[in-house]
Amino acid sequence: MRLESKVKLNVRGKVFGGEKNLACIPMIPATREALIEETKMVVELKPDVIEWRVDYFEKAADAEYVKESLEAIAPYVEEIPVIFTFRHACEGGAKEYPQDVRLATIKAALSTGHADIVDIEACNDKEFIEAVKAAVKEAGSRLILSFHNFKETPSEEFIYEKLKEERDLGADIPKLAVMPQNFNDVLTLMRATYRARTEAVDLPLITMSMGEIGKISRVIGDLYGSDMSFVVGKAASAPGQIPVAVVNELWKLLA
Ligand SMILES: O=C1C[C@@](O)(C(=O)O)C[C@@H](O)[C@@H]1O
Repeated sequence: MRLESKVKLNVRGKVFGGEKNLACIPMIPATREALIEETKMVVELKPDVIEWRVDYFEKAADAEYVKESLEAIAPYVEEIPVIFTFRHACEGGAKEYPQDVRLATIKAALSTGHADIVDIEACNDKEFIEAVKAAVKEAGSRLILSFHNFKETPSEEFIYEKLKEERDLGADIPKLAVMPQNFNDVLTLMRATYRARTEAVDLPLITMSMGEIGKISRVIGDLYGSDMSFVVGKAASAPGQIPVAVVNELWKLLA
């Protein structure tokens, strides 16, 4: 039996922190045409959630164009919740953009009503976080605050404290992705997640250990308190993601 969160979050009928682990397919298209094609393909794979990583989009800095592009895929996405992520370059984003450009694009996406969840990094300046929070609130959407380390796995204490910090900064869903150098690092991530879930953070959580070594966390992480796994539809957005069909089979085996 998986560890449910005290607070559950229902987004378009998908429950974060509930009795089922969720599968999210990220999309990293460069153009609007590719975005529409990828959306149609990904929807066929029946993910619980879709993430659009707009930092891979050639026109990510053109807020109006991004807004129209999100509107263009809405009819295909139907009721699947969309996470809108404009990842900062210092935490794995595809390209560097000024903060005011990122903010304008995020606000434009929220104004469509189709960015159900926005994911930003907890390391952003307070002003940026507050501006995104206000726009998220106004749109009736939800906020993920995230942390990434593509080099190593910090200590259990650091991970535990980071998840609490994200909650304190106002996240609806605290999130953290780190790179293991050995299998003990994967245990560290899962132990910290378990502690956060059982001792401190009542919200839905998303954590993962990346890369080849960390793959197992994307399969069994939910037993320790992570509420969603990123799985591959068309193309992986981070190392170690497993194809959606494989993960679904493994989850069936473990159920
Ligand atoms: O932050 C995350 C998690 C992730 O980096 C992963 O490791 O699956 C994939 C990203 O697309 C997403 O925004």
